[in-house]
Amino acid sequence: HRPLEKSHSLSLVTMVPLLELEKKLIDNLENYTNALEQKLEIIRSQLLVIRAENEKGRRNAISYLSNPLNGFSIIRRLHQDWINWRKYMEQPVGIWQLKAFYSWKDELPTERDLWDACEGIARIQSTYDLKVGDFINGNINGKQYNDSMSTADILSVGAYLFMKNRPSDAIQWLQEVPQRLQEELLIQPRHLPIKEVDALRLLAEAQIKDQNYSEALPLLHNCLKLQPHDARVLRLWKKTTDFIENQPDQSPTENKKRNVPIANAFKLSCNGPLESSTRLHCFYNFTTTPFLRLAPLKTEQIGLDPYVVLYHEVLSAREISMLIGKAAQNMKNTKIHKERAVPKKNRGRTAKGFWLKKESNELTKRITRRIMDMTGFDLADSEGFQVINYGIGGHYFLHMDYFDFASSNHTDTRSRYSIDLGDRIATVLFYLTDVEQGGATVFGDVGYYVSPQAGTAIFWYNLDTDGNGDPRTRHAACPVIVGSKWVMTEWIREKRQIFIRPCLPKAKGTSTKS
Ligand SMILES: O=C(O)CCC(=O)C(=O)O
Ligand SMILES: [Fe+2]
Repeated sequence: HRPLEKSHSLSLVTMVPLLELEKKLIDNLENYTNALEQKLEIIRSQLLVIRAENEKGRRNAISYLSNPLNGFSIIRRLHQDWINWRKYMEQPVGIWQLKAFYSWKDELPTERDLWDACEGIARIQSTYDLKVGDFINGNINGKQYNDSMSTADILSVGAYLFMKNRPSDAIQWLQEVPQRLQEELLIQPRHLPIKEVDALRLLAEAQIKDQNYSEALPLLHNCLKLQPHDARVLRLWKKTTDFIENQPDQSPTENKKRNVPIANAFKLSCNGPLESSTRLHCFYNFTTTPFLRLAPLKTEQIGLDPYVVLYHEVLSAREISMLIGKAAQNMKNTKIHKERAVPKKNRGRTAKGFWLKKESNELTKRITRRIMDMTGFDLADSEGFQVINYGIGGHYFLHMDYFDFASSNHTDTRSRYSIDLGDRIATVLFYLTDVEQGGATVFGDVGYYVSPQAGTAIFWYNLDTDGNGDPRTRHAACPVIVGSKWVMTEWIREKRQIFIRPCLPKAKGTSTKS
């Protein structure tokens, strides 16, 4: 049911040091320019002197050389000085800066980190149906930001999608590139050139892969204008014209999109709440525990069946900043590049988690008591808190929180101990931050949609009253668009609740559990 807990994309908080690293690199590059400048300065000033002497000699060579001071000097100059000049020219510039650069290379994000980020960007764009043209110009979901993507950024996302065999997605990004390259070239020369011909060819290849042969042709034509004898382009040209000749009436409107139902469900539910029932209301909960008579909980019903409620203002700003502070500290310490032995699958969650023991300190103990007030459950055997910070486009795909010990014959790797504690009867999910855009928790099958709001907590039962997993609790964390989403989960185990929430056969049910 559940993707691995650990995913390896970078959470926003682990990305903070990248900005510091970048500053070091920029300073280093600046030092490099200083070293270059110093060398230039030395050469330029010397040039004046040696050229003056040479010109003096060439004005009247014989007269110049007839003076032994000069005749001797030119022999010495060409024997000694010029060898020294050659040596000086050979001396590399910025050796120190180069060494420094190497020393930092392990701190740089890896290819894998970049791919995860590409995937995150692509996920935001596709989940929320954003126009690539708007998105790259900082117009995100109708809001204009003062930031944009560079041509290299855009190309990188396009190239990634192409590599992942998603040509029609790739095209949306890649087709932004050629025009921009031309415009940029007019403004300033590039240090790390993206070759226009490469961008055009990649776009053409994506069009071919997507079977838009007639779109590919003019692109290849332009490639050949830039690089007439490029063998790869010529091959693509041949392939494309062959296809067009053999299938003259290929219709461009032909539906090539594969339908991925579950992905569509995810997309649909992330795009805003459905009409919700008017029977839902807000109230003060005075009753779950005696303590609530003194401090009732502000409760908002999200849905009755399955039962999901939101408790407002259950964490203070101070508590939140302590939780985030503690988790952030620990997440930053987990070096980005360690833990690289990642299974290929399980990209279902793109966030970093940090486990906090319930007994860690006064704060966690207090929160534990509060959860008991919120749920009425005994938390003694329940799991620790997991504090999660989502990364770029961070999400958690549709899943159930329960393991389904009751109805499935579990043969996976879960420990005996975990099974003894019982399944995850309920989930409490605290929102530690607001999220500017995206990041909702959605129950796709029943249309519940909850936007994160710092200090609130959502609570639901994963198991129905006969102890079986309730598949309607299938939920997801929608991709974060803008913002740093922090949440903290508490999964409550079933065994201890035996007298608190005894198993009841369903009303008309066919429960087999006694
Ligand atoms: O972050 C969210 O909104 C949901 C997280 C979740 O479903 C989980 O951690 O199991
Ligand atoms: Fe979940």
